[in-house]
Amino acid sequence: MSQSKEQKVHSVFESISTDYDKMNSVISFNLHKKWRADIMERMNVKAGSKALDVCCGTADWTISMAQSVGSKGDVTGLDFSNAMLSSAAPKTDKYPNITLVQGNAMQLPFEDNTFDYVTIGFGLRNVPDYETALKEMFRVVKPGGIVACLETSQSEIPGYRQLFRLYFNYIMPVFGKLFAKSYNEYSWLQESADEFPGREELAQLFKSAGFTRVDYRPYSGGVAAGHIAIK
Ligand SMILES: C[S@@+](CC[C@H](N)C(=O)[O-])C[C@H]1O[C@@H](n2cnc3c(N)ncnc32)[C@H](O)[C@@H]1O
Repeated sequence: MSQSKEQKVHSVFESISTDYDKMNSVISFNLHKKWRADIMERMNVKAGSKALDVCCGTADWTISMAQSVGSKGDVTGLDFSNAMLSSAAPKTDKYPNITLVQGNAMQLPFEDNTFDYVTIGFGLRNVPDYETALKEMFRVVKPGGIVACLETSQSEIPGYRQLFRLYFNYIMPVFGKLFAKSYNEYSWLQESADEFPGREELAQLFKSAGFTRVDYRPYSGGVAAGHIAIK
């Protein structure tokens, strides 16, 4: 029997967790840090807020949020991979305002209207149904609260898109093999990025999930995008 997308994604992240941070820097040339810094500036996070980081992985965005909400706020990092959460734990230890939770983005274990901010970084393209995950984030964020999403996107610059595809399809999995000894796992990143909608299409999905205001910005020629949506 073939694996479901959810099972496949789960086994990918269970197997690459210990190499994830190193590989993230290699394959994105560390650009993911700049993209996160930009979206954080746009979010203008208020101290004392309550935040959720969905698909938190090794918790880099969770930690940035914890620094911004400060000791009077709190941040929950949620991921379905125990191995990714185990890699996150030593990094989040010194932040008493972070709680790590194992759970599924498709069915968030929280009450409606709980959080001021919900973030999802390079997680949405991994879930079996983007709209269900967006609706779940809409449900748990408070009215007036912000959902912020960083994700790979489709560049609209002619030639650049093809170049990026070439990199993603052929070079990145080889980096995966060289640095993390896992060609198949890193080809999954290429497959999921290929299928993921462009930034306008993603903004429409946010609107179908219930958000009224959606603002987005392309990063690095549109290979990634940062969406900010208000409930
Ligand atoms: C590419 S990593 C991103 C991690 C982190 N947010 C970052 O920006 O580095 C994707 C993460 O999403 C998690 N994930 C994928 N599908 C999920 C789901 N349905 N529910 C919860 N976590 C999921 C994976 O376990 C993995 O840790």
